[in-house]
This record gives sequence, structure tokens and C-alpha cells, in this order.
Amino acid sequence: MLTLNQAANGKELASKAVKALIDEALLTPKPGLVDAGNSGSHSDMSLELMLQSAQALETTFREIASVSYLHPVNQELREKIAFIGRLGEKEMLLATGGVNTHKGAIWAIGLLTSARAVLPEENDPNKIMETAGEIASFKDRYEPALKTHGQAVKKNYQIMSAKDEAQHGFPTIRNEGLPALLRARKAGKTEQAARIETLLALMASVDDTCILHRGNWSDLLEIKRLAKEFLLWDGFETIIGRKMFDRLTEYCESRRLSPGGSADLLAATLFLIS
Ligand SMILES: CC(C)(COP(=O)(O)OP(=O)(O)OC[C@H]1O[C@@H](n2cnc3c(N)ncnc32)[C@H](O[C@H]2O[C@H](COP(=O)(O)OP(=O)(O)OP(=O)(O)O)[C@@H](O)[C@H]2O)[C@@H]1O)[C@@H](O)C(=O)NCCC(=O)NCCS
Ligand SMILES: Nc1ncnc2[nH]cnc12
Repeated sequence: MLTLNQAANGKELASKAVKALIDEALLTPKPGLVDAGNSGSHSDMSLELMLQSAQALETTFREIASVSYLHPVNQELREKIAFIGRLGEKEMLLATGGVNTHKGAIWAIGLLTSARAVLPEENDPNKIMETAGEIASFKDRYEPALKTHGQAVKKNYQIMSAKDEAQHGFPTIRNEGLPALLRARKAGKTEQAARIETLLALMASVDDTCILHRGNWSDLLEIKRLAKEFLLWDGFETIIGRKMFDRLTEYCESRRLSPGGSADLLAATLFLIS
């Protein structure tokens, strides 16, 4: 039986998680990603599909929050939320007809939801990321032995995969995404510009296994370089910044490359400060 506080906390966190996914999907323009203008590098995704997928995950996040509420940070918690997270992946595939829209987001935002429910009074995003990292670092004895794109890519390159990112307490959000968002807001930029700069700050740093899976090492380096240049030229504020954005979009879309991991981390950043 859920307590009233537990139920309210779960409902609120799940609604914030879904909103973060919707806000990320609606943010336009985004290089190589699905947005309100087009489907970027994806022939099997659309904005409608992304929104359907986000809505379908409400129950997953609510259940993660519910079991995590005031729970000690231990292996039992890790295994409980892994079970729900795997069901969430199935829900996503059911809602999208088999398209992988939000696997990385279920992982990252699932862990952050769990940490926020463990510490319902905590407002410091850094403490939430640290706690999520601790939860992610426990062994999940029921993890199925699957061969994933992320694992295949990690075998070839020495990179920070989605798992490492979480287990280290989300260093890319802590050091790049969140500071970029706060900086842009402080500079008085529009919320849309601030979020696009946040995405590009993440792209400039994340070892995105989606990019490496479809492309190669030099693609990842070029995407990081163009994203850095965009930020260096103050984003959409300057002609060169806008040129860099167009070049980045052209680079991704002509090669079918998608920074899906950065998109997930943008949604996670928005969730953390909601
Ligand atoms: C630990 C898991 C995340 C599994 O990780 P692993 O690396 O083994 O598996 P992947 O299947 O490759 O999924 C990782 C997804 O994470 C995103 N991502 C990639 N790089 C990073 C990074 N450096 N940091 C953070 N996040 C990252 C990315 O997700 C997005 O891309 C997906 C679309 O990919 P795409 O390549 O376009 O589509 P595919 O259909 O897969 O391939 P093609 O079309 O190219 O053929 C989209 O979903 C975005 O979300 C990676 O895909 C974790 O899933 C896990 O272990 N879960 C078990 C349950 C659990 O423990 N849950 C606990 C909390 S809920
Ligand atoms: N907007 C988006 N487009 C493509 N893949 C994604 N994965 C997460 N968000 C995405």
C-alpha cells in the first residue's frame, strides 16, 4: 500500500520526467535528431512517435519513483529499478512499433528519478547525480547477457558509454550540460537558445555510442569539433555560430548520424532542474 506522500511524489516525478522528454523532442532545430521541423537522420522516427513514446513511459517513471521513495541506496534498489526499467523498454517498443526512441533516456532519467525519490527533500542536482551514480554502480545480478550497440562500440574504442556516464555520477551533465544551460539563461538568452546551447555543449563532450555505432571515430571528433565551434562563436548570436550549426546539421544528416545519447542527456538535464 502506497502512502499519500509516496504516491504524490511518484506522480510529480513521473510527470516531470515525461515533460523533460517532451521538451527535448519539441526543441527545434536539433542537428541529426527528431524535432518539430523534421526527423533529422532517422527514417524510422517522427515527432509524433517521440511524443507517444514519452507518454508511454509515465508508468515506468512513476513505478521507479514509487519503489525508490526513501529507500536505502543498495543493491536491492538497483535490482528493483532495473526490473522496472527493462519493462519500460518493452513498453517503449510496444508504443513505437519496435523503434528504439528512448532507451538511453529510460536509463538516465530512470536513475535520476530513483535518486530524487530516495532523497525527496534534496534540491541540489549535484547530490542527485551523485546518488544516481551510486545506485547505478551496484551490480544487477539479473542483467540479461545481451549484445548491444553500446557494448560493441565500447569494445572498439576507449569511451564513456551510457553506463559509465551514469556510474560516474553524470560528469557530462555536471560539467558541461548544466553549466551551459545556467550560463545561457544568465546571459538573458531565450529558453530555446539556452537549450540548444546545452545540447551542443553535451555534443561537444559526450562519447555518443549512437554516433560511433552508425559512423566512426573521425565522425565523433568532427561532430564534437563543430559543436565546440558553435559555442565558441556564441551560438545563434553570430553569423559564424549559425554557419557552424548548419554545417553540423549537414554533417550529421548527410551521413545518417544521430547524437541520440546527447539528446537523452539534455532531457536528463532538464529533468534535474524541474
Ligand atoms: C546501460 C544501458 C543504457 C545499456 O547501455 P548499452 O551501452 O549497453 O546499450 P545501448 O543499447 O547501446 O543503449 C545505450 C543508449 O544510451 C544512449 N547513449 C549513447 N551514448 C551515450 C553516452 N555516452 N552517454 C549517455 N547516453 C548514451 C543512447 O540512447 C539514444 O539512442 C537511441 C537510438 O539509438 P539508434 O542508434 O538511433 O537506434 P538503434 O535502433 O539502437 O540503432 P540503429 O537505428 O542505428 O540501427 C535512443 O534510444 C536514445 O535514447 C544509446 O542507445 C541500459 O539500457 C541498461 O542496462 N538497462 C537495463 C535496465 C536498467 O538497469 N535500468 C535501470 C534504470 S531504469
Ligand atoms: N529527438 C531525438 N531524436 C532522435 N533520437 C532521440 N533519442 C532521444 N531523443 C531523440
